[in-house]
Amino acid sequence: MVKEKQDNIVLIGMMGTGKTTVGARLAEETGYPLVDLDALISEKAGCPIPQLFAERGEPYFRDLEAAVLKDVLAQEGIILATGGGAVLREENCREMAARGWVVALKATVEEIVSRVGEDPGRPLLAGGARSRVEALLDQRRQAYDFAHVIIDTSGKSPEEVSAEILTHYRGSSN
Ligand SMILES: Nc1ncnc2c1ncn2[C@@H]1O[C@H](COP(=O)(O)OP(=O)(O)O)[C@@H](O)[C@H]1O
Ligand SMILES: O=C(O)C1=C[C@@H](OP(=O)(O)O)[C@@H](O)[C@H](O)C1
Ligand SMILES: [Mg+2]
Repeated sequence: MVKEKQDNIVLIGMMGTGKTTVGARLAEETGYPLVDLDALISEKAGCPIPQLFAERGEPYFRDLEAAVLKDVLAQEGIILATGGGAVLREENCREMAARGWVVALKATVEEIVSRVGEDPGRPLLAGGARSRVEALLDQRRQAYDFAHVIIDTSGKSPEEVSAEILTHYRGSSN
């Protein structure tokens, strides 16, 4: 354990900033279990995220996302990798900030497109990854700013990002 207090570490940020990957690394480093919100949603829904979007629509996904998030945040001592749109509801942000130490991951448009632009697992990027990433970043311009710490991941490996987060975490007071 990195700290005596059983804080949750909550990762937020746009698609492709590395929340799932860095979350797994942080879990290894801290011994806290990794909870990936999308994986849990997919498990609960019984189908992959793209199928959920296609068959039930985004509003249904967002309702499920909010419910699973609330459930998961009742725990203590987890690494929570959220999905990029989990910050779109204010209530979700309030819960995350109240129940965890929130880290926002950032990356340039170029890096995001090169990391996830071709990935069919991200339905919101279908039909033109670069323009979709730009549009979403524009819509979400300040959505990630409530984090306790903001980390630019561009040009850094997941290991470097994880180490940087832990340096902040060990020095944080909450
Ligand atoms: N710091 C990084 N540098 C380069 N590639 C990365 C980095 N972090 C993640 N990736 C890669 O980018 C892709 C998306 O990462 P992922 O963790 O799924 O992002 P998110 O959960 O934020 O959408 C994966 O292929 C992953 O290996
Ligand atoms: O940004 C978004 O709205 C989304 C991000 C995805 O998660 P990642 O950020 O882990 O890719 C996933 O929750 C879904 O496709 C919607
Ligand atoms: Mg993810």
